[in-house]
Amino acid sequence: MPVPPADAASCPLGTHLARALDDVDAGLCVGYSGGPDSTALLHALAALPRARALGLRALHVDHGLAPDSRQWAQACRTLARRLEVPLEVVRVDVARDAGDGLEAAARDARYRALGAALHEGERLVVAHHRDDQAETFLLRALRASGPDGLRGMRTLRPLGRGLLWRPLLDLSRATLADYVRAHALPVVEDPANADLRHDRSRLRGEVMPSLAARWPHVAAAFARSAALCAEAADLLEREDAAALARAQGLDPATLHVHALAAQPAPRRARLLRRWVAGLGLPPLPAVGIDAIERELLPAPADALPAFAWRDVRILRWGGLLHAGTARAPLPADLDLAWEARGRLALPGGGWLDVEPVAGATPGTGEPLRLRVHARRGGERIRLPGRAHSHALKHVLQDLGVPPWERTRLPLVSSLDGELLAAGDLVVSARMRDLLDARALRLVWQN
Ligand SMILES: Nc1ncnc2c1ncn2[C@@H]1O[C@H](COP(=O)(O)OP(=O)(O)OP(=O)(O)O)[C@@H](O)[C@H]1O
Repeated sequence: MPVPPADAASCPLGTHLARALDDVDAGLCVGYSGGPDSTALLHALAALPRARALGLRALHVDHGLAPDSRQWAQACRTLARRLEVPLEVVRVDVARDAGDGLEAAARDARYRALGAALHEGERLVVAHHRDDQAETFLLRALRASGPDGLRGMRTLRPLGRGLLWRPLLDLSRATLADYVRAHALPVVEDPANADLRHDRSRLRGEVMPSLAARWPHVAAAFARSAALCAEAADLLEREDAAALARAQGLDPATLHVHALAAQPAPRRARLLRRWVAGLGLPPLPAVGIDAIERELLPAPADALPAFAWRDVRILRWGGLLHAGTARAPLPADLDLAWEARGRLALPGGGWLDVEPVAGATPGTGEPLRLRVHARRGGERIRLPGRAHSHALKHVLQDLGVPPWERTRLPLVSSLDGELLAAGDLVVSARMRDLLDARALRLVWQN
């Protein structure tokens, strides 16, 4: 059997793939485990001239977990060579101490490796089918998922520089098994698939066959339910995105309390989770949603309630929720000498610096001799154009600087003890003159 015979293209799997390829304009890279499903997929694609024209290659990930994993990789090489499809074998390290989570650790390592190996715009084609989708649906139902989880696996999603594509979600495992038999394809079976200690194997080996004995259409029904959940989840997502855009403040890390409160509670929970995820913060736990509902939303305007998890937190301040990394205040005894030449690192991250003013003639002048310290309370500052000094506290309040930012604000003073600046938010008349003479401006990164 050199390349697949032409009749491979005219069987149910071949015609299904040929139709699916009509909308594709990208190189194809098959995730080839050596098992029956991805072997059928690879073989059927290799028989399609359109797939060859788009560019067809395969990747096999060797997890190194089974004693004979190298032989599996070798078996994959052999078939790929016969099909004249270039194959790359990628070896990954899976943390063996993952225990019960070994399956998940292997899957994470596999997708990381597959994603990293994808070319720009290329599609990683995997052989997940309708029975896999039905199992995923049931597994997620057993974990009490809502529509977002019950939607199951997506046909297409971003992966690395390309896309992960599952074109076989409408075909049954039996269709693929028929194909393997009809073409007498060599396959390797991972014994872990038969290990009933794994949830998925237990579903596949016991639960689904038992359900199918009474309801033969069980896999098709669960897969259909997953598709219906996907439709509902898509509608919800679109509405969430619109509601979130309306509720968000000018700074994406803020959310208007009144806009959030106007939504029904289940939608509020969705918006909060989406907001936090969009900021790249760790997932907001259910207790966080509860705390926001019970303590943050009803809080009086002068309170500063917060919910913290991992190293991040959400605070209510005035009419807004603020999300971000929790930062320790500057140490009360902070006192650093600074000549305003080069960046001064601040404890807990952030820095203070000076920058040349764009377009201005570079200034000269003695280095500045300054002190950088934390707020102690009671400081006053004389602002440009004002005859009298003002309490810094009032100036910061007028500027709307949030309390947690005030505790991180580095104050800059002269050696004779005059307050010259608070971060780059407030600059005194004397400091303005000193900086102007040198064509510099102050920059603070919190
Ligand atoms: N080691 C691997 N290397 C490359 N691709 C893989 C690997 N394991 C799985 N895949 C891809 O992901 C799909 C789904 O993985 P899953 O573990 O559910 O399948 P499997 O039991 O290995 O099935 P099969 O090998 O029969 O396709 C596979 O069909 C295959 O396309």
